[in-house]
Amino acid sequence: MTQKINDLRDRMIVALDVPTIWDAYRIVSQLGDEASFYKIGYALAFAGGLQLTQQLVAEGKKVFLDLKLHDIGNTVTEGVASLSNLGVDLLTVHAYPQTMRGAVEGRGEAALKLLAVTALTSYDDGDLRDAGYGLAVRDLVRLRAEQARTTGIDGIVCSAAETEIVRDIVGNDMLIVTPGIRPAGSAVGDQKRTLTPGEAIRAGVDHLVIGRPIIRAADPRAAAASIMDEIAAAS
Ligand SMILES: O=c1ccn([C@@H]2O[C@H](COP(=O)(O)O)[C@@H](O)[C@H]2O)c(=O)[nH]1
Repeated sequence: MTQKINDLRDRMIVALDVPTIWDAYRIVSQLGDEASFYKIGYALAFAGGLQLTQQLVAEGKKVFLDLKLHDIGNTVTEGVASLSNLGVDLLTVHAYPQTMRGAVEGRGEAALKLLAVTALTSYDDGDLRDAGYGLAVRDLVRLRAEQARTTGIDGIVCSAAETEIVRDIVGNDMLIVTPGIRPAGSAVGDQKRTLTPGEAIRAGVDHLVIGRPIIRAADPRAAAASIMDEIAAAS
């Protein structure tokens, strides 16, 4: 683990991948104090989720805005500058050098932490080949972590399976944030590079991003509590 995370609950970030803010409110209220950190991605951000961020922040929750920004540097700078007043804790951009530099410039002195997405956890080597890359996943993650380290980016998004590679490059001053987390026995879905919550914590991940295993569970609160138990036992 890197920077001290005071509240163990903050290690688990629940992905609110639901179509409406009413669905999101229902999950947040079901989870109650079992979850303290929420991620808002495409589904919700484009359906009123940016307003929801302010509500969550006002209620003392932490918010990760997973917009994975990627554009010419100037546009990224302006986009990040607009978002940096929302009071959210984390924001993603793709780990391209121009994009990362633009994001750091746009963030300026704001408290917002910027995360660079290296290689999506639903990708394997074949998917990268199909997308025109000549690198294996691990080599692309390594290259992008090296590039992120020198840009002023605060953390890396990768699979927990790459924690050792990334930690060797970025040291203890940058966050490692990992989607693709699956409790033993839960459906993998479209994720290809997965680890269990316990494995991820033992590997040295800072924050685990977990969506469907919680939000699609018959009892989301019980699912989150069980994952938190696994995180606590491995910490
Ligand atoms: O490489 C990445 C980057 C982001 N994500 C996001 O994390 C969650 C994972 O949800 P699950 O339901 O637990 O699979 C989702 O919002 C993705 O957009 C990722 O999976 N991989």
